[in-house]
Amino acid sequence: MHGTIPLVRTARPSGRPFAGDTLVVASHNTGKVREIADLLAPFGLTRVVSAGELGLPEPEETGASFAANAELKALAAARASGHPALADDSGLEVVALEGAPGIYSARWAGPDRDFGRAMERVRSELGSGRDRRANFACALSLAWPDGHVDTFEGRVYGDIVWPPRGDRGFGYDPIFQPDGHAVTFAEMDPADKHAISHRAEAFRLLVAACFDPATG
Ligand SMILES: O=c1nc[nH]c2c1ncn2[C@H]1C[C@H](O)[C@@H](COP(=O)(O)OP(=O)(O)OP(=O)(O)O)O1
Ligand SMILES: [Mg+2]
Repeated sequence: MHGTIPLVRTARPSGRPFAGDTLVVASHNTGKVREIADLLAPFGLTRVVSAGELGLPEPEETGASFAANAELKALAAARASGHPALADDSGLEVVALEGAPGIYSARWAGPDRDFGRAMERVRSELGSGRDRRANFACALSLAWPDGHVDTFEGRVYGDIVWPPRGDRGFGYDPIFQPDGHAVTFAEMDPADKHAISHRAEAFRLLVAACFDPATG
């Protein structure tokens, strides 16, 4: 099982699995890269390298949807590196804020990625409103150097809580309490987050479509 990456292409389900030994995780967010590495770990991939480690530039996220941004990040990394690349575009959608911050979730944290400030902005825009419903969304795109790309989406639903609780996870995790749980994502064991998260759901769809069952 070690030695090659068990990837196949959805457009050619009978095509041969990818025989290279490197998958690029096209993200510059260390929290995300850690979670994606956890999700990939059971598959025995030989080499998983992040876009940051390869010194790849961070493309401008000009897309109007999570899927469009995931695709442009994955394609940029696949073309620049010559390896298949997996990108994640994700964010927090707050119902009472008409889905904001959504695709602007990273940008709400400013250039210094201050999520204390981003979480404060969610709280202040919600004000005293009673509707605390929210979800995280994640689009995962797997792109190939020739431009082929497949995209999968996941969501997890819950409530915004205040004050923030917990110091695990990353981003908006301290203010998101998933349905059916009394703790925030930032208070959970990473394995428990992976059992229900938006990222894990998108990853399950990716595995079902793009991992060769003979080797994966
Ligand atoms: O599980 C999560 N738990 C908490 N917060 C999360 C999560 N998933 C996404 N988020 C928030 C924070 C992140 O910064 C933003 C995604 O923005 P997004 O552009 O996709 O990622 P990014 O700029 O941080 O890294 P990169 O584009 O290099 O992958 O949404
Ligand atoms: Mg980004």
